[in-house]
Amino acid sequence: HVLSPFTCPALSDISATCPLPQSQPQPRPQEVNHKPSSIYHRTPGTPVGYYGPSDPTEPPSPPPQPQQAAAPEKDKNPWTKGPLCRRAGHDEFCAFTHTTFHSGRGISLITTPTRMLLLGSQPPLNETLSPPATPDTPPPYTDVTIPGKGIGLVATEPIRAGRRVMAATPAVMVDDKAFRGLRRDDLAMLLGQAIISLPAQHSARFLNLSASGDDDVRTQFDIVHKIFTTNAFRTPVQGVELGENEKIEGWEKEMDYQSTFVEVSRLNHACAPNLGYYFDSATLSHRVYAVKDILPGEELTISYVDVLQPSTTRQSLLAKTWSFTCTCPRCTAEAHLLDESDARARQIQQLRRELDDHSVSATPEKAELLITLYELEGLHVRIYEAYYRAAIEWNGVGDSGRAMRYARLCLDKGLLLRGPNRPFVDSMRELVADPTHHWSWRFRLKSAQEAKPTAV
Ligand SMILES: C[S@@+](CC[C@H](N)C(=O)[O-])C[C@H]1O[C@@H](n2cnc3c(N)ncnc32)[C@H](O)[C@@H]1O
Repeated sequence: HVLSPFTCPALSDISATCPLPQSQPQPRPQEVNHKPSSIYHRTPGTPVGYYGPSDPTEPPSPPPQPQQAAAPEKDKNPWTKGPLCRRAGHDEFCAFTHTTFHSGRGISLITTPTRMLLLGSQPPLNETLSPPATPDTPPPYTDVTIPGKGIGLVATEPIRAGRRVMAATPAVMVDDKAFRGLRRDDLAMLLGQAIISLPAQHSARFLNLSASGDDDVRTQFDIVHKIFTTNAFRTPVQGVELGENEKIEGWEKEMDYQSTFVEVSRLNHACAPNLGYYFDSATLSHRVYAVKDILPGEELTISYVDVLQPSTTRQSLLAKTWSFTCTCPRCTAEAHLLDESDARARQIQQLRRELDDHSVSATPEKAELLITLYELEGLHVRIYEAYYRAAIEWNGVGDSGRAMRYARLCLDKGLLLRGPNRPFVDSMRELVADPTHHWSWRFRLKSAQEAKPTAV
């Protein structure tokens, strides 16, 4: 599978075709204008590499053509690569775009040519017209402007805990090595190319996302960079297994990417969210599920930070990275209630340490207490971790009935938050199948050396 040497002529020099505008005053995050701004709005039919009319006297663009997934010719490589690549140390990173991916939705990758060749040759990226993940039509939510939060998503119908709310593929995936290694300007340039090379509808939706903070924003590339960093998720990708004697420089079994998705990026933050998510490497889709029952009119939320940290730590991380002060109930309760919430979070951390250290004595009651604390904090998004420990502890004292009950609960919630390919999922399935052959069977009654734990 060889990448064609196709280059897009209009992108032969991005800085020549797209002269950088002078410093643009940027709205503060709360005031972000969610209409596509004219300098970023690329109307269909405009040559790739051109950001759209910046001169108001220019004649209007031709009317938009209906969007259609171009039928890929057999054996034609669907990937295009701009001529622009940038170095970070020994590595060279380029922007690649697959415009027909997911029936014309398109996807861009910023990575090394070697990784591109290998990733692009494995599913789902080698499937030119891969079927879209079964869409929920219409989706059970709508986007609305929420005072002080910009745009957010609100339920339009009851959503039961466990229901999948979204499954979407990224607009752009950036190799973590590029994200951390490239100079900011170089990354911004590659991002600009990655985004304008997407099908027009997808790139317009990306450019319509919010950009937090207004520091260091001078050019349109800075804005693309800011949008990307405000909305990116860590998305580990499993690479194809290489043969025993095969070695390819830069190829790892699991490779970290940072990715932005146009739908998921509209979800605002809460410290006890009603949605959980995980990234499914096999389909490259971000899967979002309800973790509690949600009523029509309720805002849909995810957590941007570790919900077990103290409220002050959560607040400072949210302010530093996303430029807002959280007003969720776990952050704005009266002082004595806030203290209680922080004390519960501290006790959760302490109990987890005790339960995971199999050299000290822990009891099923401590695991039950852990469940109660997660419930009191409304942390349904992480409660599978407590169910896991309760299953292990009850099995550890030889109570297979209770152990199986908690293993079932752990699978029910954990599959929504971590997906099926996790060691703890296998472990809980083994326990349910036969508790007496699970590593944890009566382990609390034996010596510490005999037990072989699985982490969750
Ligand atoms: C990933 S975006 C979420 C969607 C965004 N509200 C929009 O209008 O597109 C992250 C940005 O949304 C805003 N945001 C998210 N959660 C918030 C919250 N709980 N309170 C206030 N602003 C929030 C912040 O401006 C943050 O930088």
